[in-house]
Amino acid sequence: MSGSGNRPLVAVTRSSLPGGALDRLRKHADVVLWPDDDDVPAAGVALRDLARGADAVLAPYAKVDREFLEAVRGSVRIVALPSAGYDAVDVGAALEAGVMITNAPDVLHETTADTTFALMLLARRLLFPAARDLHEGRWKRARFDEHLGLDVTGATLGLAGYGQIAQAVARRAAGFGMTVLHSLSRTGTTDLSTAVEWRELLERSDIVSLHVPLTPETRHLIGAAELALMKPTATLINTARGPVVDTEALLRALDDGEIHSAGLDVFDVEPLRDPKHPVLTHPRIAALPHVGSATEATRARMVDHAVDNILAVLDGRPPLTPVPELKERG
Ligand SMILES: O=CC(=O)O
Repeated sequence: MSGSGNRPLVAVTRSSLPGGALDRLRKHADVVLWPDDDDVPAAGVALRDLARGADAVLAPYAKVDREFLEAVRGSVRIVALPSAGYDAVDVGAALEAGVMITNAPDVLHETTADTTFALMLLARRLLFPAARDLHEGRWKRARFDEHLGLDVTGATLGLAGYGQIAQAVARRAAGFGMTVLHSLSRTGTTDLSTAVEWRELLERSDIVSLHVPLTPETRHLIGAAELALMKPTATLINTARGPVVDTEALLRALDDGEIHSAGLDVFDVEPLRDPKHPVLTHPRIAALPHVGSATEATRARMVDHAVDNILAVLDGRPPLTPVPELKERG
């Protein structure tokens, strides 16, 4: 134990966290936060230094690679992610280094489904460029054909993946009178959604919404070939992970009229800081800064989840939600 006295030490790779979980953690452990309010490096020496000597790390969206895990080997027993996705973690290296990895399933799907719908409306109805015109003094009254988007109500929605988030999206789609298809899932047809082949989903959907984890198999799941299969009136929504879409191919497809619009909450590199980046200036892309789960209650629940996992492991109990690959060890 490397905190003061006999107290364990927990490193947090952010300068602040929502909710009361930090206070709860401080009752049991010394806590060191990332000291800089401006930015956290994606990975590297600074993060390794922060975590060195710690017993546990609470790591929202931090890159937990082999180098990091080797550097903290022997001291850190658990890296707890407050997110559902754990694509930023080298799980194989964690297994070798004897470091438990936990994520936070079950707490953010409803909020992320809300964000998915927000993006559908912002992108397909062209509400995002309309708001941009308003804020930048370009609202005109002369034209009656300005800011005309496509309807979301009554559209055919194709869900790639059919986990908790996609199912929460399907529940909302019923209220919008949508026909819902899904693919790339072992789940068969349900009351809310019909299972179809991937190609059929791409060809039939007015809106394609991505709800798959980022894995080697899903990297660039949407590339030039898939975009070419989609309708020229289709909207692509990505609240999953940036690299699931080939961004260059998406930009080309939008410019060539192969699809209508796109709504993106996630990007190849985050944070995306260049306001001139084509995905931020494109008139048919609605973009948000990875806020899928960003409500006060949901983010607090996510952190609570991570703290519960840390306290369990520090207490010698099994973690509540080890990532599936480490369930045996948990
Ligand atoms: O991006 C959100 C998550 O993985 O929880």
